[in-house]
Amino acid sequence: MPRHARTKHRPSHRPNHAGIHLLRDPSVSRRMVRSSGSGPGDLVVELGAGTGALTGPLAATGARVIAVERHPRFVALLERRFAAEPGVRVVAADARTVMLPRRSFAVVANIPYAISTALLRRLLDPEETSIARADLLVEWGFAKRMTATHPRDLEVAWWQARFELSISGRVRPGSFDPAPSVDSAHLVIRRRADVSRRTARLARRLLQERYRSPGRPTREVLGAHVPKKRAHRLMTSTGIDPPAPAATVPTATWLALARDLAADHRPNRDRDAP
Ligand SMILES: C[S@@+](CC[C@H](N)C(=O)[O-])C[C@H]1O[C@@H](n2cnc3c(N)ncnc32)[C@H](O)[C@@H]1O
Repeated sequence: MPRHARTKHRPSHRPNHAGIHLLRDPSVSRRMVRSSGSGPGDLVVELGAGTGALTGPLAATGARVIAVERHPRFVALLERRFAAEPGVRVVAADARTVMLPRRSFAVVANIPYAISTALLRRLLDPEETSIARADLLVEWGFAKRMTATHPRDLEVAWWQARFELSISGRVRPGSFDPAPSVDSAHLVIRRRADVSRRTARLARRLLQERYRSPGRPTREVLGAHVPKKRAHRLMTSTGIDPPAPAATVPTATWLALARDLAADHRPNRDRDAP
């Protein structure tokens, strides 16, 4: 049984479904919504809306809210609760496959922990994703993995290259009903406005190489992309020891290198605007 499914108790009026931990502490909802900066004119997608603990405060900001929920009983409840709210649209769908907006949008959600990776992959992986920011409640351990200086996987490093991921606070099990067996985290995700498409592509190439050959000296990884002298200057300016294995260089430094390289190849600054 996955850890998130081990609950201390499961009230009988809730659907008997693992991963349902309804937010019962309004101060956590308020903090999430405030942090998201949502307001009139914004579009917010909530993934796994449950009974509307976040949907209500989100709608109160004047933002348009798309509340996605898979469980039919919760869908019916949400439709009743927000029938008189023109800014709320309840969508009965699986969060992993629901169509996402093309225009810029935010996500604010207490997501089902079992599908955290699938949802982040969906939101952050595509180069063309329109997501601008997200405020998510996730398992504490998951948040630590997402914000690690040296992520275990290439895909997390790729997300970090284009988005800032940080933990805004720890949320205790008692804030949920039923209480999960582990602490949760408020994970804050913000798109890096200063990472152009070219920089992102260069960062991906460097990161791919770093994860393919973690023990390879950094000078060789960089040397595959730029002449030796230039590689040496780049390493000096970012404080990298040239023979240091690629795996010892943090994602933020690979991003700094990609930025420098992108600037190198920029005949006209406007062409590389983010
Ligand atoms: C952790 S609960 C959070 C509920 C609510 N947002 C809250 O904070 O009280 C996760 C919610 O996601 C729903 N859910 C689970 N898997 C889903 C999926 N694949 N797609 C959409 N909703 C899902 C569950 O029914 C549940 O309502």
